[in-house]
Amino acid sequence: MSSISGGPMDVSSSRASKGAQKRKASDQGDGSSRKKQKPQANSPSPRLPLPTGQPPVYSKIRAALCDSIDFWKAHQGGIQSTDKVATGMLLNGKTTPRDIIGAQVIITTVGSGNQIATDGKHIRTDNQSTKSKNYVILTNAMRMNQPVGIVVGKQSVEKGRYANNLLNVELANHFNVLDWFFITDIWSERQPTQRDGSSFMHYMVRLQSINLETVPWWLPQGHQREGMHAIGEFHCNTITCESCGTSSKEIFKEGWCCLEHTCAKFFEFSSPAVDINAIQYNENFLNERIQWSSEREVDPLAPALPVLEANCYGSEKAFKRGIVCPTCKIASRRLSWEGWECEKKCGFKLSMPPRDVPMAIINQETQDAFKKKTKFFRINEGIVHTAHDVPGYEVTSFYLPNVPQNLQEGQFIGSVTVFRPTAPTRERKGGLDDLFLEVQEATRVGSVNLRRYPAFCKGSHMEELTSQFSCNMGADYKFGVVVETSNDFNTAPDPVMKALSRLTWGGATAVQLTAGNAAENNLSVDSSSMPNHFIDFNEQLMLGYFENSQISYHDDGEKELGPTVATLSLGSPSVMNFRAKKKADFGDKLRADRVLLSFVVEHGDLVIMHGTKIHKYYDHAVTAGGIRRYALTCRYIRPEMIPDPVRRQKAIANGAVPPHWQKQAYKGESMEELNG
Ligand SMILES: O=C(O)CCC(=O)C(=O)O
Repeated sequence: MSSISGGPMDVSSSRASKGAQKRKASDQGDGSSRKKQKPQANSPSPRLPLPTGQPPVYSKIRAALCDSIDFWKAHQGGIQSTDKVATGMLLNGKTTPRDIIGAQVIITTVGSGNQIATDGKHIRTDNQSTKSKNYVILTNAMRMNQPVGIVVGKQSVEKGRYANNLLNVELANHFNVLDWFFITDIWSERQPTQRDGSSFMHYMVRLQSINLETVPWWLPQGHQREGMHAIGEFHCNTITCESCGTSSKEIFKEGWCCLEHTCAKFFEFSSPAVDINAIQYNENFLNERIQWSSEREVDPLAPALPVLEANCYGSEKAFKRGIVCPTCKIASRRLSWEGWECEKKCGFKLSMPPRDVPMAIINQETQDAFKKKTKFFRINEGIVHTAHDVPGYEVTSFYLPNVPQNLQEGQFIGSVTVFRPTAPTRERKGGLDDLFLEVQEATRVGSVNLRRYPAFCKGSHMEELTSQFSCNMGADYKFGVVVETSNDFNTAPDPVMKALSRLTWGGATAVQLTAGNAAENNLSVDSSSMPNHFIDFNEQLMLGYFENSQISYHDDGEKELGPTVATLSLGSPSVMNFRAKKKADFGDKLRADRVLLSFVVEHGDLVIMHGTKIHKYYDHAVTAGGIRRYALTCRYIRPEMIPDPVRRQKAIANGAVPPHWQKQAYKGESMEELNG
């Protein structure tokens, strides 16, 4: 599926953001900057009547609708297409003077090709091209008799012509599915004169309902059959142009004109008095009904509820999508690891906790990941790397260079150390394979409450969710996404504490090894960024990834964070990338926005980032490569940086490691062997 922007009647494609946001909803992952958008009030207009029925699917939130239906998944833009054939269209925002949404017919512009004028308004500055994407995918849909699902968006703006006003009914929700339509005509028109007196050719499209029998839900109450016609009741004439020889339908009340835009007589009416700013479509064109001729059945507008077949684990990508609540028809995203819940809170629940994925599947995925990636590491020449000798692990550290303007503070500002366990380290009793099974169980039974949270614009119709599910434990960690802290370390389940213990060992070992190696090899490091002592962690964020999930580029640069951030990866392999931020200004050497360090993260790997300035000048991202992955990341939240004394005290209490866990601390594989 692909989506394109600038669709017909679509002004809602600018995306919203949180200024302070670090992590973004990464399903879309386009990296575009997003402006904060105020939630729009859904103030009901007392002038509009209620509709006869209810939409078959609706949502307050655009992303929820895109996530829950198949024919329209355009988080941005207006038209959805598959293989260059339109499958769905959003009618939203401003309309042109001849746009119509009737009981069975929609007329709108093909859209796209407008420019943004100096006053921010969308204007046309040239004739529309047949190469325009919208024209191509809509023409293909017409040729192939493709059903096109229509969604109408509600604008709360009172003035002007908006798509929802064409419906002439009160819409209770922001995004509303109308029905299946098909395209009967695409033609060129001269657009009504613009503010500067110019007028250009653009394409218009007419769609007709496939189902002509049922009363459309969007008709105003009391007008049950207005605009509903049968096949053969009306007929629109076609006339051949004497000048160019092409045939055009007689579509205007003001008489026939040639609709072939290359013709010398294009859009010339027999009477010179016709004002193209005031012309209207005629009755025959509006009321003619055509039989939809296609062999195939139309799909239901609301897809069937998912079923967890015996050969599935429940974290394949099909299980991450939204559902349509069978009771109230609201699009409901998968917010919880455990399953779905009606977003209108009608009480409908579909519980489907993912099943445990056996190690054999993870091992196969890891082998496949290496087949695809010929090189294990991709490293820019500016990065120094070194191997360390640690029993039970292969360990590599990468030193990230300082920015040119700060070199006097040290040549390197941070290190990324990867601990890769050997097979015996992973497979021994109580090793990493067992820990993976324990984490799966804890998330399956809900002792770790993984959920997806709004990544930006919470509560607005532009709200997007994080791609992954998360749960915070220990001290509160506030980043762009507000993840509720579910457990302090006293009540956190065992696998969380076991991971904390391993990450503490990994963090301390990485700091010691990188400091020692830098001293031995005379690498000059910025000690204000990467001190040579380790501070114990007091927080753990668990992320759960389904298939096709990722965390897009972000940093861990919150001011209250300590210098070390350590992640334990369990399950499917993934790829971790680092890139320099624009402000790092490395010139050509470490080109901004280009990946400069990339490596596969395998099941059981520990990745330790050490150095606060890593997050000032670099971003990192992780893309999961299989059906189930967990990333357990520990940080130190500096309580002295929390201004509110109550929150500060809570962070200290929640992040304290209970004494019985301190005793069980992991001390590396040689100690494990010693302890039996
Ligand atoms: O999934 C991962 O390994 C990355 C986690 C991460 O980048 C983070 O929590 O900041």
